[in-house]
Amino acid sequence: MLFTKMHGAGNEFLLIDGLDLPLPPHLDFASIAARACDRSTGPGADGLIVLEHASGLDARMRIFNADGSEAGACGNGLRCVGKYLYDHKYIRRKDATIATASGKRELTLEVVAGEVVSVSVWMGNVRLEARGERREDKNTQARSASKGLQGPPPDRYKIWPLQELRQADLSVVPQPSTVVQVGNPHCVFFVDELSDELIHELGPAIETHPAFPDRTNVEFARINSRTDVALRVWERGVGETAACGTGACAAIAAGIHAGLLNRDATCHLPGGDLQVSWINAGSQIRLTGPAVTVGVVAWEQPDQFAKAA
Ligand SMILES: N[C@H](CCC[C@H](N)C(=O)O)C(=O)O
Repeated sequence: MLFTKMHGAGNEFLLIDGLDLPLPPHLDFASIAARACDRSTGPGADGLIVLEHASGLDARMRIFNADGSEAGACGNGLRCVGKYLYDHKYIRRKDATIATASGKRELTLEVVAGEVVSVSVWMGNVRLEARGERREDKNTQARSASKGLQGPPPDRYKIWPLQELRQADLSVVPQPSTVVQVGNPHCVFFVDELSDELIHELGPAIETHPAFPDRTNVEFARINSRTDVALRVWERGVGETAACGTGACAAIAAGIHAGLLNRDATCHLPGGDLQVSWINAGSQIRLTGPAVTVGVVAWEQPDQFAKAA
C-alpha cells in the first residue's frame, strides 16, 4: 500500500489516495490506521487520511486517529489535502471544497512560484459552552444570545495556576473550562504555565473523563497577549501532537468568548504557528497555516486488513 506522508505544523498524516484508483472494497481503515500510525509496526504518524470521490466536490476526506478511531474534523489534515490535490493536479484552481464527516469545508491555497506555501480552511461554525462560571441574570443571557453568542455570557475566566490545576480533584472536570465543538470535541483550560507534567497527567485524564462519553481533545492555552497564545494539545486517540488545527480553533474561540483575545490571533504550538480568525459568533472560524509533503511511503500486507465481506 502506498501512503503519501504529509504534515501540517508538525501534525503528521499518512494519506491514502482513493481518487486516482478506486481502493479495494472493505478495507478496514481503522486497523490500517492503528498499525500504520504506530511507529513500531508501520511508518508512524498521528493519523490516517483517506481521500475518496465526493460527487460535485473536489474530494471527501476521512480522518482516523492513531488508535484507529474515526474523527469528525481535522484542520491540519484539511490543509494537507488541499496541497495534495493541487500538487497532484486534481485541482487547477487555488480553492477547493472538501466533504468531511462534519460538513463541507472550503479551502483557499496560497501558491508562490507553483508551490503551495499556506492553506486557509473555513472550519465551520463553532459551538461553545463556557462551564463553571456564575450564571448571570436571564436578561444578560438573553442579550448575549441576541448577539449570537453561544453558551452563557462570560462572567470571569480563571487562568489556572499550574500546580492548582495539576492537583485538581478529577472526580469532575476542573471548572472553569470551555467545551468547544469544531466538528469534534475539545475541552480548553487557560493556564499560567505550560509543562510536560500538566499535559501528560491531565491530558489523558480529561480525554477519557466520564463527562465526555465520546472522549475529547484537551487544550492547555497560555494567553500571551490579545493576539498571541501558546498552546499544547493532548489529542483524542493520539496523545500530545506537535499541532492540532481544530484545537487551535477551539482555544482561540474560547479566548475570544472570554474577552481575552481579539478576533484574529496566532497560536504558537510546538510544531509551528497557526492563525485563527473568528469574525463573530455566527460566522465560520478560519484556520490558516502550512502544509508540507514529506514523501511517498510503501507499506506491505494491507490484505490482512480487508474487512470480512
Ligand atoms: N484527534 C482529533 C482528530 C484530529 C484533529 C487534529 N489533528 C487537527 O488538526 O484538527 C479527534 O479525535 O477529534
